[in-house]
Amino acid sequence: MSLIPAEQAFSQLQSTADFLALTLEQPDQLPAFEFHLANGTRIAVWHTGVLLAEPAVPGQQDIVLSSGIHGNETAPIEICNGILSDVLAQKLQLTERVLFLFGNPWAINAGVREIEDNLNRLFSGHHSKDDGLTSEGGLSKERARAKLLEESVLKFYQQAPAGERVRKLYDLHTAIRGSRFEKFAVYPFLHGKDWSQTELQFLKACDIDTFLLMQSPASTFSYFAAQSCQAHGFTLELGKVRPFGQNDLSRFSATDKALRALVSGQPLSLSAFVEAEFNFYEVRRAINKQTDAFRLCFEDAIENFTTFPVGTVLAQDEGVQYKVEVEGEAVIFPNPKVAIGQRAMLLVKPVSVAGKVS
Ligand SMILES: O=C(O)CCC(=O)N[C@@H](CCC(=O)O)C(=O)O
Ligand SMILES: [Zn+2]
Repeated sequence: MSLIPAEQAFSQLQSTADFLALTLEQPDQLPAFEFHLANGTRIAVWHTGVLLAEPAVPGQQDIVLSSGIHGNETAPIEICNGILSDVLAQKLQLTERVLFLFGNPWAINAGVREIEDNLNRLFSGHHSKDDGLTSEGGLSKERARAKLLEESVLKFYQQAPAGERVRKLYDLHTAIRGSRFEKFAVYPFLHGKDWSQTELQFLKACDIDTFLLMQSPASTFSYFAAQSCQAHGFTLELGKVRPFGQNDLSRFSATDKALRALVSGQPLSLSAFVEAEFNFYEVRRAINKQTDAFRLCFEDAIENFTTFPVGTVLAQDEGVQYKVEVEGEAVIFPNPKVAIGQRAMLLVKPVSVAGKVS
């Protein structure tokens, strides 16, 4: 696809205020360009799906809002594009610097989770590990995209004004299957540091009160943000995968409202932190698919966070059965279609965070 001139991209964005449409029309590449809105906000398009919005006098937070890392997870894409469109149309006045990312334009266009590789397994340098290079020695589409997204996020944080800053990255997803808790967040492994009370309170204002507390490093975008950028990074799971136009966005209105308040300096009514108002789960086991024989032993209708009696066979692979080991162990993200070697299911159990939140 040929590169459109910057002037054409600029005038289209100005007239439509729709960066998602521009990104999806030009999924391979967009010329970089920038301009100022009449309210002083600087808009800088860095790449297709990568746009910086910066108020004339930025507050102390640098916030990344990312969606579409998996192309068929559309509700988050609609939410983020709605926020960005209102920024571009000057209906929402930013007080904070925000980097908007539409993760995988090709997969969004195709309505699929991924094209060649799972983009959310390629961060923290995994994009450039040699086993995924093409026969010409280059990077696949998603590997190149993961590298570009990492570079963009690092540049965004590095270009922040001097002084004390708070870095955040919310990577919005939807789950493949239904969940007992419609909205939940994955809190990446913090290497023993306390979980952030302010973040838990903010996410509660987003109507998210269920957290998976990860216990080991990962190749996800949110772990990259937390570990390599010292940001408050989260994967937010908002409902179940549905095609564009079939999402009931009213179910995510609290999330939309809280994100808008965050980027525009509106007061957020954060309630006091009370552990009993949350569900915290710790990952006990990550089951990786070893062979093509990997099978789940329960139905597709089984929701995330479902528990089974101890001893129940949950999945089998060549020569191995995975059974429930302890009472209360619940399944999350079971997916037999992942590539060999990748995570096919998490087994989690409820935990208390007493003494580990500050
Ligand atoms: O429903 C599913 O099976 C997957 C939904 C999804 O894409 N989840 C993210 C979680 C990322 C994390 O662990 O932080 C993923 O699998 O990439
Ligand atoms: Zn996803």
